[in-house]
Amino acid sequence: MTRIVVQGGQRLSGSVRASGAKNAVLPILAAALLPSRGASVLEDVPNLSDVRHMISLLEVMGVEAEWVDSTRLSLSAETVESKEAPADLVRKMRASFLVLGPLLSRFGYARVAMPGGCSIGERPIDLHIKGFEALGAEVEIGNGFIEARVAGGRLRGAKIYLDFASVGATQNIMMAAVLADGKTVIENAAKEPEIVDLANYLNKMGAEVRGAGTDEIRINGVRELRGVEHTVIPDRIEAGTFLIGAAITGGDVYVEGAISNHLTPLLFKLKESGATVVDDVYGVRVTANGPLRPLDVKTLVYPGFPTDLQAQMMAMLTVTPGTSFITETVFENRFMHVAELKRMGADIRIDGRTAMIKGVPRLQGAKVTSTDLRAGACLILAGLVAEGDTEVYGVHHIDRGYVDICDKFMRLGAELKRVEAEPFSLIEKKAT
Ligand SMILES: CC(=O)N[C@H]1[C@@H](OP(=O)(O)OP(=O)(O)OC[C@H]2O[C@@H](n3ccc(=O)[nH]c3=O)[C@H](O)[C@@H]2O)O[C@H](CO)[C@@H](O)[C@@H]1O
Ligand SMILES: C=C(OP(=O)(O)O)C(=O)O
Repeated sequence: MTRIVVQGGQRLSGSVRASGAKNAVLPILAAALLPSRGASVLEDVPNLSDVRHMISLLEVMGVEAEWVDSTRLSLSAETVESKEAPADLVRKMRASFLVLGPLLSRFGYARVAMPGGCSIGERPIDLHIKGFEALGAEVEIGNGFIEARVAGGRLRGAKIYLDFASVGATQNIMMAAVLADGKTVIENAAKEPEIVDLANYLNKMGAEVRGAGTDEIRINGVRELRGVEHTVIPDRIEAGTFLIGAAITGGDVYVEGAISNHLTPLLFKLKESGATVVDDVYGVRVTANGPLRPLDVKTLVYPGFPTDLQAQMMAMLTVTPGTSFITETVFENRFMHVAELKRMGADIRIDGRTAMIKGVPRLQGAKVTSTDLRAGACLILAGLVAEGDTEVYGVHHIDRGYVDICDKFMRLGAELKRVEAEPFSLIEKKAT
């Protein structure tokens, strides 16, 4: 099986560049389904498995997608005819459900496979549906699909209140509303930087979206959109992973491209733990030496501490002297990495949504499995400070969200390598 082998006892030092953000580019790719004149060119597109899956889904639906170079992608939606997103592609990744808003806006009808839950939680879609219904769609769920149709073909602007500031629901509703008839207001909207990036992209295309980044987003429906150039924001979660890497290894890491404003809660927590944080307009640097101090961390919607950095932060706290606490409030099942960290000697006890972490002097290398993307990053970080080698399995999860993760860590002085699974034919041959 493919694995990443991490040699323990490493100190990270040097500079690494943040790639474009997975969680920003996926909704922007979905927005490429909106009808527009001319092609869009996206810059800083991370070549991740999730991005490749999303591109395949768009292509099946008729989008012409072409890599201009390793990080620039051209997309033309003039030829989109399909109103249906097939199950095999939608089930590969949660974000593919974001095609529903643009399709509904474009055709007044869409049929998209239900995305289902995943290892971090149930991940319901009721808020997306409520939003579409408020915009005038009739929604039916059956046979594993969600089918939405609009009488008269064009959505109507409406006032929508989200019971929870859901990132996905805010994005899906925004994309549905940009071509609706009249004004839409989304109250209690999500405020994540990825929402602002989507709004910026839509506005360049000719949409009128105001207030993104606040909890009230106002959208004035327009009649047409055009293809544009857009650079995706840097990945705050990838950047945060390397910065935590600096702190956990007593290292010195500069993440080029990291935007400190997007990382405020993490940077405050790193400072609170005793690390030094310096930022400039080009990036963020974290240095640490000596033992860190324990922390109390609670994941929240932006600008709270991101759930997508919870596992990585836990890796750090397993070797931080004293007792730390992490409370996960966003996803009900996002502690799957705890069992794996325990295999490495971590002392963690879970009580409901809170983990109590007693720092141990050192972890021991072990064979561990990532159960989701950020759990994988957490286990690599833990491996860096363990005694001996750590083998991290479940690498396909990590490939969803980290570009060249081994190369980037190696550039910072880590010793780790990716070992590819032997092809099945070779295993069979050896056995005979
Ligand atoms: C708030 C938050 O941190 N959201 C993260 C979440 O976005 P994602 O869009 O996947 O998740 P949401 O923000 O929608 O979900 C947040 C919470 O709302 C609930 N919910 C959501 C939709 C719905 O219709 N009904 C409902 O009850 C979810 O169960 C969850 O408890 O994962 C993305 C990928 O990791 C991250 O980029 C986002 O930052
Ligand atoms: C959970 C994540 O992504 P997704 O919503 O695509 O599962 C993540 O980015 O950490």
